[in-house]
This record gives sequence, C-alpha cells and structure tokens, in this order.
Amino acid sequence: MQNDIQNILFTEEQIQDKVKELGEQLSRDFEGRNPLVICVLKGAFIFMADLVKRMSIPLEIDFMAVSSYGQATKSSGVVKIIKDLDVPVEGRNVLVVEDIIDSGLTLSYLIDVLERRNALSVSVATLFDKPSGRSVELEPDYKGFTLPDAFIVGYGLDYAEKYRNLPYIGVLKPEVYTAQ
Ligand SMILES: O=P(O)(O)OC[C@H]1O[C@H](OP(=O)(O)OP(=O)(O)O)[C@H](O)[C@@H]1O
Ligand code: HPA
Ligand SMILES: [Mg+2]
Repeated sequence: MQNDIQNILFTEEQIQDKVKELGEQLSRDFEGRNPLVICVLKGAFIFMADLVKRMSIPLEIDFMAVSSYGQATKSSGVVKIIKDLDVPVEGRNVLVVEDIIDSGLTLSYLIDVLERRNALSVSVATLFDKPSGRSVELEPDYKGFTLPDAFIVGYGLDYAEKYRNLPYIGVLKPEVYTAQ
C-alpha cells in the first residue's frame, strides 16, 4: 500500500493538530445550538470521529452516504444518495462534515437537499479543500488544509475503495490510476 504513495502531504500529527483546532473553534461557534453533525460517508468517517471527540458541547450525530467517484479520479457529476439521514433536519442547526471538497458537486447537492428540508442553518466543515478542482462555486465555512491539484488518499479518502486506512495523507502515484 505504501509503495503506491508518491509523497506524504500531511502527517498524522499535522492532521491531529488541525482537527483539534477545528474542534475548539466549532465548540465556540455552536455553543448552545445543539447541532446535528452529519458525516458524509464514506470518506469523512475518520475525520468525523476525531472531530466530534474535540467538540466539548452537546451535539447529535447522523450519517449520510453519497457517492459520485466510483472507480475514477474525476467526479462522474452524478451524486447518488446511498443512505439517507435517520432524523429530520427541519429547524435544526446542521453541520455537514466532509473530508474533501473537490469539484464541489457533492456538497452543493447536499446543501440543496438540506435547505429544501428546512434546516434552520447549514454549515460546512471540510478537512481538505482543493479549489483547483471546482466546477461549481462553493466556499466551506470551516476548512483544515488547502490542497494542490493532486489526487490524495488516506485518512478516510480512497482510490477505488483502497487506502482509506492510511493514517496520513499521501499523493497517489499517477501510474497507479493510469495503469487501470
Ligand atoms: O467535491 P466533489 O468533487 O464532489 O468531491 C468530494 C466528494 O468525493 C468523495 O466522495 P466519493 O463520491 O468518492 O465517495 P466516498 O466518500 O465513499 O469515497 C469525498 O469523500 C467527497 O464526498
Ligand atoms: N482523493 C480521494 N477522493 C476524492 C478526491 C481526492 O483527491 N477528490 C474527490 N474525492
Ligand atoms: Mg471516494
């Protein structure tokens, strides 16, 4: 698995420091608002778990699974809801937790769904932002790191379902995906 990585962009320690900082900021901003924190599966599962441990306020969690990349490194443009929320969002302060914003298609679709369901507020926290990949305009409310134009894996992020369990963020060697 490590042999497929070209270089490490963010170490485990750098990620943990950033997650702690974000958790503290979110705790201040959502104090008294009992947010519904939504994990966008699968990619955000590790970030979500680490982040909520760093939030020291009452909150609730739920999960939504969406997918648009499949076995590719470019978005198919079609966002599919594979698993929906268990609870209604009407009247709730919602915090959507994402691992990465690339084209922006996943989040713009999700924000639209949540607003149509009458959430009181919809905020977005992403650990990684890749502005060079955008095909729709979208700015996260909270972000960890800005990325260069490269396909990254690890800390929840996959290529063809692999590498999610790497504890760091690495750039995948292009020959790994061009060889397919
Ligand atoms: O801004 P975008 O171009 O839409 O890309 C970001 C989305 O793509 C990835 O999910 P993916 O569809 O690969 O599903 P996964 O989380 O199960 O890997 C990632 O976890 C984000 O949800
Ligand atoms: N890596 C993994 N999954 C992704 C990426 C990426 O760079 N962009 C969108 N989904
Ligand atoms: Mg993926």
